[in-house]
This record gives sequence, structure tokens and C-alpha cells, in this order.
Amino acid sequence: MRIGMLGGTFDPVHLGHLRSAIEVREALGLDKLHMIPAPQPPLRDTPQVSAVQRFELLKAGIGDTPGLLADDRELHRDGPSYSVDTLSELRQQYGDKVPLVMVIGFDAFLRLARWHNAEQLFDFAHLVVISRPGYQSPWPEALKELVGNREVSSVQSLMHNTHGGLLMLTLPSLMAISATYIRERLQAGKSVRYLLPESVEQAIFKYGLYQIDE
Ligand SMILES: Nc1ncnc2c1ncn2[C@@H]1O[C@H](COP(=O)(O)OP(=O)(O)OP(=O)(O)O)[C@@H](O)[C@H]1O
Ligand SMILES: O=C(O)c1ccc[n+]([C@@H]2O[C@H](COP(=O)([O-])O)[C@@H](O)[C@H]2O)c1
Repeated sequence: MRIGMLGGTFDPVHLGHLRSAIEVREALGLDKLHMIPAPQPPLRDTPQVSAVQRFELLKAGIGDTPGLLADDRELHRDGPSYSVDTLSELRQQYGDKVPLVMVIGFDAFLRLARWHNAEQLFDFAHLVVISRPGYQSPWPEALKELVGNREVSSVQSLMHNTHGGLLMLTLPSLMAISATYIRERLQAGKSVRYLLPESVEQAIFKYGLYQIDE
């Protein structure tokens, strides 16, 4: 068994998240990929749309997609949504023998050295970094120091161990979609069709989310 987690603010979830989730699951041979909304993402302002609503949008977006799981475990914790706590919980849930992978985009990776107890992430999981259009930059020195010589060049090498490795991955369908762009378009009354699943678009309009400055 192989397990993955893709955390996010998901404000709102979009096709960049969902298509990447499907492709990373296939590329890594994951049985399950937990998609986990962060109520209080540590390095940004708490979003105006509540964690419960962002979770509902995520559920609508995932629908019945095989292997993708909308996971609300961070909604039951107080304080900043630290990924190390989430990985520790997943490790306890699945035990020590299972490869566990945290998936993040390259933009998030560039800030990794500022995460809470960042070095401990590798005690629980592998890190897989997926490329994202518009984000190409040298690694900051603190990041190089943090990852040391953990990088491997193939999924096969990564899966020899249960945790502790780093793999940089370019997925087939790169999508230049961001939640920021979607929020901006909704606030301006512009179309967001085909940037996110129809089910998510319908829920956004049903609940009147993002359309006015709250
Ligand atoms: N289009 C995309 N392609 C690949 N990875 C993505 C894409 N959009 C987001 N991600 C990754 O998914 C995770 C969650 O992203 P997040 O919820 O912050 O979405 P976002 O679109 O970056 O939001 P915002 O524009 O509000 O910053 C992060 O690791 C991020 O790098
Ligand atoms: O643990 C941390 O310190 C930490 C710092 C920044 C971001 N994260 C997690 O990274 C994921 C993406 O965050 P963001 O801000 O890029 O949407 C989300 O699950 C956050 O909880 C985690």
C-alpha cells in the first residue's frame, strides 16, 4: 500500500489541484491520496471562506474520482494547520511499513524552510514536488540545507523506503490555474467556467461565495 497527502487552502479547489491529484496518484502508484483543506494555513492570512465551506467545495470537486479522498481531519484541530501534525496522524493511522508521501507544488516548496518543524516532515513521509507553470526559480540556500542529499531521481528509488526522500516531478498536464485568479474573476463578475469543476462552480453560486468583498 502507498498513501499520499495533498494539503491546501483550496480557496477554492480548481482543476490545477484535481488534475494534478489524479496524475500524481497514477505516477506514484498511490492507493489513496488524502486531499486536506487547511483551516489556518500557517504562512498566509486565514481565508474569508470558512474551512467547512472550502471542504464542501472540495468534496463537490472530487465527486467519485477513484483514489481521491476529501479529508477533514485538520478541521478538528485548533491553531495553525501544521503539516507535520497531519503527517504524524497519517503515519499513526497507516503504521510504519507503508510509504507515505506529501505532495506540494513548487511554489510551496520554495517556502518549505519556513514551515513549522520542517526537518521533521521527512521523519514521517517522502516529499514529492510537482512543477507549476510560472514558478521556476533557484532553490533558496535554507531550502538546499534542509533537503541535503535526500533527492532521488525515480519513483522506484523513492519507494524503496517509507519516508525521508525527495522527488521532483513534472506531471503531463501542467495547468496555469490558481485560486487567486479564480477569486479575482468571481469578484469582478467574470466567468470561471473550465477553471474548476462544474459542481464546484454551481456550489459557489448557490452559496454566493467569493462574489463580493466580504
Ligand atoms: N495549478 C497547479 N498546478 C500544480 N500544483 C498546484 C496548482 N495549484 C495549486 N497547486 C499546489 O496545490 C497545493 C495547494 O494549493 P493552494 O490551495 O494554495 O492553491 P493555489 O491555487 O496556489 O491558491 P492561491 O492562489 O490562493 O495561493 C500547493 O502545494 C500548490 O503548490
Ligand atoms: O506546516 C507548516 O508550517 C506549513 C506552512 C505553510 C503551508 N503549509 C501547508 O501547505 C499546504 C499549502 O499551503 P498554501 O498556503 O500554499 O495553500 C497546506 O496544507 C498548508 O497547511 C504548512
